[in-house]
Amino acid sequence: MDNCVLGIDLGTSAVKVSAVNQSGKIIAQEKMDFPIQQPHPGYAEQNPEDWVNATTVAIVRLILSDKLNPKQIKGVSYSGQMHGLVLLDKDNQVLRPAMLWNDTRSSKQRYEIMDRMGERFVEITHNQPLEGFTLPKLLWVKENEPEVFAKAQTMLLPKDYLRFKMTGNLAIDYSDATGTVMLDVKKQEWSQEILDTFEIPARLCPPLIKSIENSGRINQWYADYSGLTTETLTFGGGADNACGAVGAGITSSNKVLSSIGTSGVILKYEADKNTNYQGDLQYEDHAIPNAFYSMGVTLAAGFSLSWFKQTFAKNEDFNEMVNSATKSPIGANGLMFAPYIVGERAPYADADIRGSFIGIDSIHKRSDFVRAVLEGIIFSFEDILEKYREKDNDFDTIVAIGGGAKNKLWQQIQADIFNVKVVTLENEQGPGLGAAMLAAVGLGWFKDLQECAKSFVNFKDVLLPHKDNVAKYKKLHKIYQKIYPATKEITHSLVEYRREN
Ligand SMILES: Nc1ncnc2c1ncn2[C@@H]1O[C@H](COP(=O)(O)OP(=O)(O)O)[C@@H](O)[C@H]1O
Ligand SMILES: O=C(CO)[C@@H](O)[C@H](O)COP(=O)(O)O
Repeated sequence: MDNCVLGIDLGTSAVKVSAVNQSGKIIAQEKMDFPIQQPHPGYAEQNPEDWVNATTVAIVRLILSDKLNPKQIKGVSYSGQMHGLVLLDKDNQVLRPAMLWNDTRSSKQRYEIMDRMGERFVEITHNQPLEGFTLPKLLWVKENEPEVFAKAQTMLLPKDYLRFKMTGNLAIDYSDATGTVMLDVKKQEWSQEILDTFEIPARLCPPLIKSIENSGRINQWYADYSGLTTETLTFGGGADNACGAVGAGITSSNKVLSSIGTSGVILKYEADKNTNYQGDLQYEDHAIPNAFYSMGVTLAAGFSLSWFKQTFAKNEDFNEMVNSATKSPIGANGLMFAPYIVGERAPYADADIRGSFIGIDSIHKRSDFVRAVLEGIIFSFEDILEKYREKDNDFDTIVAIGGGAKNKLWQQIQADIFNVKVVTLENEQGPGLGAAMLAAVGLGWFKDLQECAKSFVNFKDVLLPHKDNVAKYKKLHKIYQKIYPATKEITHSLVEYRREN
C-alpha cells in the first residue's frame, strides 16, 4: 500500500477522516457522527471527548476495515469547525462543554465589546465581535461562570483539542486564531490590548503555529488508543473554511469559493494583511502561510432548502424536489425567499432577523416555492459578492463546493446570478482534502500548497452565465435587496413575541 496522510475534518455534526496518497487520491475514508446539545434556545454545545472518541473510531476503522498499514500513515493534519471555545484547567482537563460557533447566547458581551473598544477592535482584529466568535463566548463564561473562568488555564479551539490529545502539545494555528477575534492581524500575535481591556489572563492563549508546521508526533497514549504509531507526525491544521479553500484550489485572488453546505460561504483569497472590510466580512489568516482570506457567511444556505424539504416535502427524494424547480421560470413567477431563518451573519450581522416568502400569489405552485428558495440563497451570496465588487472586483472564477453544488440547476443559477464563470471540482471532498494537503506539504512532499494543489485539485464542469438570465437576475436582485430593511422591524417583533410567549 502507498504512503499516505490523514486529513481529519472535524465538523459540527461528524468527523470525516480521509487517507490520501502522494498523488492526491483518496484511498480510504471513514466518518463518525457525534451529538450536539442545545439545552436552551441559542445554546449549542459539544463534549470535546466526543470529538476524540469519534476521530479514534474513524481511524481504527481505517486500520481494521480499510486495511491501512499504520506505518504507511506518514502525517496527519486537521480541519476544524471554527470559533468553538474549549477551556482546560491546570491539569489540562476540560472545564465545561465546548461552546460552538452557532451558540448565540453572548449577544450582551458582543455589544459590550463594541461599547468599550468600538472601531479600535475592528482595526486590530479586522472583524466585528459577533456572537459566533470566541471572545464573546469567553466573556460570557467570565460573567456567568466565574468559578470556571478562574480555573481556566488554557483556551483551545475544537481541532486543537484533538491535536492536544493526540500529541500532548498545546497550540492554536493562525487561521483558527483569527476566528477567536483576539489576534492582532497586523502584528500576527495575540492582542495584548484586547487581553488588557477585558482582563483576560495571557496564560489562556497558547502558542501560535502555522498550518503546515510540525506540531509533534503521535504520543504513546494515543498510539495505544488508536493503533497509529508514534512515528506519525502531526501538522498544525486550519479552520474548516481555510482548509475548504485550500482543498478547492483557492490559492489566488482571481478565484472565489462558493460553498453551499448547511451554512453558506463566499470566500476570497487575500494576499495583503492591510485589506480591511471594516468587519462587514470576516477576515482571517489563511492556512497558506502569510496569506489571508475574507468571507461572508449565510447562516442558513443548504439548511434553508433542507428545512423546506423537511417541512413541505418530507417523503420526496431530495433530487426530485430540487429538480421540480425547473418547472418554474427565472424569478419563480414573482415569488421571493429571504433565507434568514436562523438569523444572519453577512452582509447583515443580525441574530434576530427572520426569513420570508414575499409576493405569494394564488397562481404559485410548490415548484415556484422551491425555485424561490434556490434563488434566495444565491441572492444572499450575491449580496456578499457585492462587497468584493465594490472593492477591487479582481475575480473571474467561482469554485462551487458543498452539498448544494451537486445540482446542475443550482450551479447554473449561481453562474447567472453572479454573472461569473462557475466551476466544480472533480473530487469534491471539502475541508478534509485541504487538511491532507497541509500534512503533505508539511512532510515536504511538495514545495508549497500551490504546488500541491496542482496534483490534488482538479476542476470538472464549467458553467457560463447566460446573458438573458443575467439581465433578469440583475433586476430581481435589486428587488431582493429591499427585503431586509422592509422586514427587519416586523421579524424582530415576531422574535420578541416568541421569546415572551
Ligand atoms: N441532491 C441535492 N441537491 C441540492 N442540494 C443538496 C442535495 N443534497 C443535499 N443538498 C444540500 O446540501 C446541504 C449539505 O451540504 P454539506 O456540504 O454536506 O453540508 P455540511 O458539511 O455543512 O453539513 C444540505 O443542507 C442540502 O440543502
Ligand atoms: O462559523 C463558521 C465560520 O465562521 C462555520 O463555517 C463553522 O466553521 C462551522 O462549519 P460547518 O461545521 O457547518 O462546516
